[in-house]
Amino acid sequence: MTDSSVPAGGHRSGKGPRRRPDRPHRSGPPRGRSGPNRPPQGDVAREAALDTLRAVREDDAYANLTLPKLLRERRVTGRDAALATDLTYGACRAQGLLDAVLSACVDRPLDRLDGVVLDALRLGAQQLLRTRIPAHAAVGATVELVRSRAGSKPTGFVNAVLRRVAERDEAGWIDELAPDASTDPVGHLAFRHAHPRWIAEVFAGSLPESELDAALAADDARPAVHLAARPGEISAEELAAVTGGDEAPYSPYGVLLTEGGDPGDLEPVREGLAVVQDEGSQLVALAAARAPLDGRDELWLDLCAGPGGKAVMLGALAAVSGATVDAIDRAPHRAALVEKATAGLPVRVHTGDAREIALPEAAYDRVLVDAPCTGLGALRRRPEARWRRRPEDVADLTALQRDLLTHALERVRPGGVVTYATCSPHPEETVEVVRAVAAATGAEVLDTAGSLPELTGSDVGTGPGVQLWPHRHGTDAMYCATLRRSG
Ligand SMILES: C[S@@+](CC[C@H](N)C(=O)[O-])C[C@H]1O[C@@H](n2cnc3c(N)ncnc32)[C@H](O)[C@@H]1O
Repeated sequence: MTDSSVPAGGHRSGKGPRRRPDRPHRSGPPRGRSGPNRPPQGDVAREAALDTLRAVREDDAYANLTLPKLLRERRVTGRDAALATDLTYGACRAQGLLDAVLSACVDRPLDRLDGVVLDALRLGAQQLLRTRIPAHAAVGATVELVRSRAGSKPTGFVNAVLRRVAERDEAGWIDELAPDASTDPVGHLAFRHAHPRWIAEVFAGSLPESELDAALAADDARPAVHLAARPGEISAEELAAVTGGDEAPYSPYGVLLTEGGDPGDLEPVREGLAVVQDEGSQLVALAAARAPLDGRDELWLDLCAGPGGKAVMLGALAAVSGATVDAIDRAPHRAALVEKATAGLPVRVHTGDAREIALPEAAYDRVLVDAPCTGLGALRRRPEARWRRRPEDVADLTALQRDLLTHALERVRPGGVVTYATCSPHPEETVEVVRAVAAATGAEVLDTAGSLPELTGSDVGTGPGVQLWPHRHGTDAMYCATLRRSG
C-alpha cells in the first residue's frame, strides 16, 4: 500500500511530547528510485511492527531486540522508526487490555484467530485506543496491512472488528470491561494500567494502597533515559553540560537525558566516558562500593555481572580506589559483553556458575550479587515481559537467589560486605531472601540507606534494604540490601 494518506502520529494520549496526528506519513526520497540504496517503501512502520509482534508471539522473541534489528536491516529511520517503536512497544505492553477489548468485539476466542490477523487486530486496537491516530486512518492502514500479508479474505473481518473497537475510546472500554473499582480496586487498576492482576497484587502488597494507581501508571509509561558518568573520567555536571541533560536527583554520577534520539550516538558515550544506565542501577553499584568495611578493601567480586552495567561502575570506582574486581557470569555471551564493557578497567572476567567456579573462598572484601530475578521492577523496559512472566516463575528464582547470596557470603572474607540486588520489588525476591539467608548464615544486615545519603528524605521502604520505585524515584524498581559476614 501507499501510506501517504496515513498519519504518523503514534503517541499515547496524555504521555510525552505530542506529534501532529494529521501530518502525512512519508520519509525518504521520492518513490520510484531503484538500486541498492533504494529507500524503504510501503507502510514500513506498521510492517516492522507487525513482524515484531509475530516474532514475540511465535518465537518468544524480545520486542526491544527484534524491532531495532529489523529497522536496521530494512533501513527504516526517522519518523517511520519512531512510529514503529511506539506501536510495537505500546501493543506489547497493553496486550492484556487490547485482548479484552478485542474479545468483546469478536465472536470467537482470540486463540482461534489466524496469528497474523490477531497481531494486526492488536496493532489496530493499539492505534485506536492508545494513540492520537484518527480512527479512519488506523482502521484503513491495518486493513491494508492485512491485505498485503494475508490476502483479501480476512480484510472484511478485520475491518468490522476494528470498527466495533472504534465505537468507544480507551476510557469507555475501561468503564465497560474493567472490574468494579469499589469492589475490586486492585483488579480495576490492573486493567486500567494494562497489567496482569498478579503483578498488580505484588505491587499492592509492597506499597501503601494510595500509591498503587501511581505505581502502575508509572510502570506503564516510557522510562526516562539516564547516563552514568564514568567515575574518575568525567563529572555528572560536565556530562550534563555536554549532552544538554540534567544532573540526576540521586546518583552523583547520573544525568537525565531530556532530548530524544539514540543516546549511543552521544559523543561521551561513544568515547567511553559515560554509559546508558538507569539511575537505580547506579545507586545499587554505589551501595556495593560504599558499604562500610573495616580493614583491607582491595578485592571485589561481581557475582552475576552480565551484561556489565554495574561492573563498569564498580570497575571505574575500583580504579579510583586501587581495587581489582573479579566479574562472573554463567552465560558465555553475557560474560563476553562484560569483557567488552569493562575494557581498560581493573576487571577480570570469568565465565561459569558462581556457585561452582574456582575462585578464592573467604577472600573478597566486597561482593555484589545482582541476582537473576523476575524483572518486575523493570517492566517498562521489556514491553512484552509483563504478559510472559508467570507467578510460578517466582519460586525457582527465589531458590537460586538464596543460593547465590549464600555463596557470596562464603566468598567474602569475615567482616567483608555483600550487597544483594534485584530489579524486582517482589518481597519474596527481596526482603524475604535477605532475612532467610541472614538467619541461616548469621550475617549481619547493615543499614543500606546509610550508604546512600542522596536518598535521604525519599521513601525507600521499611527494609531490610532500600526499595526504589518508578513513581517515587523515577528509577526502575531496584532493590538492594547489604550484609556483613560475621567474623
Ligand atoms: C540481573 S542480571 C545481572 C545484571 C548485571 N549486574 C548488570 O548490571 O548489567 C543477572 C545475571 O546473572 C547471570 N546468572 C544467572 N545465574 C547465574 C549463576 N548461577 N552464576 C553466575 N551468573 C549467573 C545471568 O546470566 C545474568 O547475566
